[in-house]
Amino acid sequence: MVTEATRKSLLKVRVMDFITSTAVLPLLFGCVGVFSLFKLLQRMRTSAYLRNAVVVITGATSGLGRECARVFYTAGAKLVLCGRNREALEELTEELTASLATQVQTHRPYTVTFDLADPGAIVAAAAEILQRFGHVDVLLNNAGISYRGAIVDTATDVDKKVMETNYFGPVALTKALLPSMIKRRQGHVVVISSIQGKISIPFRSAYAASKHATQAFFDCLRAEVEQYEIQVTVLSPGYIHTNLSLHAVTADGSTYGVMDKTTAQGRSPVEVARDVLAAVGKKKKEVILADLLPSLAIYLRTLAPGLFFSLMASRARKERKSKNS
Ligand SMILES: NC(=O)C1=CN([C@@H]2O[C@H](COP(=O)(O)OP(=O)(O)OC[C@H]3O[C@@H](n4cnc5c(N)ncnc54)[C@H](OP(=O)(O)O)[C@@H]3O)[C@@H](O)[C@H]2O)C=CC1
Ligand SMILES: CCCCCCCCCCCCCCCC(=O)OCC(=O)COP(=O)(O)O
Repeated sequence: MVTEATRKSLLKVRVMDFITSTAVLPLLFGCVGVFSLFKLLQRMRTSAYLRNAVVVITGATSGLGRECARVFYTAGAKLVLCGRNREALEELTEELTASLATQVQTHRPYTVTFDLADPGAIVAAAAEILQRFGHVDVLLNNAGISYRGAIVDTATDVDKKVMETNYFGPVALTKALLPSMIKRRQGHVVVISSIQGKISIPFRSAYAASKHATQAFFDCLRAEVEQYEIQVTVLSPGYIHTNLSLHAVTADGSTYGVMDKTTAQGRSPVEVARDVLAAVGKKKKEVILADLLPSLAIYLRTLAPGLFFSLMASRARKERKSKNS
């Protein structure tokens, strides 16, 4: 009598026989080889693209911007670190230059301090960068603030503040650097949007609106500058473990100051920064950096909007109830 165990081991032997006696094994090795070679070539292309490239990063003092500074620095880019806090930028510069064991030649970052809500300061910062480096290869619009509040309670000045930082600021900085990119017929504009640039969730109106506007603007830009060989990459991450919720603004303009559970449980900014680097190196047009559920939610919003709106209304009810209890 043939037992279950014997049947299983017979099957294993037959499978192994098939693999070794046919072309399956060479084919398998071939595929692995081609895939590894492809990955290696991709890494080499990214590395060549970013080595000695002038890369401007906004919001470099914290969270994702800080980690992007690290990975682009290690890739050999000439960094321009931007933020409002001069000390934090200088501290990061010292930290980066003190780090050892890089495979490529690195460059001491240059720092520029300005507020993205100040249009005059943006123009001056762009002029300073161009005077110093002559050109910009990659502009990484990363800086941003979030918001928590009900629309009915929110001062319009708060909506404006979020739009100025997340939308008008990056737009103004991009416009200030664009003519020089067009003249060179070279450049890459990258923007960190959000899943909330694709779907709107309750109590995030100003933030989601600013990210939807960002998505729309940079999609238009991509089409308009293709003729000059300028690249545009829009990245839409899900939750990342940064200080975003701590720094968020509330309905009355005060700082929220809470590390939300969703933020704390978000992806590591180190990993997300690596994904940003890879997307830039591959000159991707758009990347969603999120788990399955938020990614599915984007499809649901398009394919079954009625269902999506019901889910969001129920989410609003639940959130209001938990706040009131
Ligand atoms: N964390 C998350 O869950 C997600 C974040 N994102 C996006 O990632 C980007 C980075 O945010 P994250 O790292 O998470 O958050 P952080 O709060 O940690 O960092 C935000 C950065 O933006 C800068 N910034 C804020 N306001 C201004 C301003 N008015 N002028 C200049 N710089 C400013 C801050 O610099 P300063 O020192 O001047 O305050 C800081 O460096 C944002 O665009 C955010 O929307 C997208 C999806 C998810
Ligand atoms: C076919 C089945 C589809 C099921 C879909 C169910 C709908 C689930 C809703 C999921 C909502 C996800 C929201 C994700 C929000 C997000 O990732 O935001 C990133 C941020 O920018 C975070 O900023 P915040 O200030 O809000 O912390």
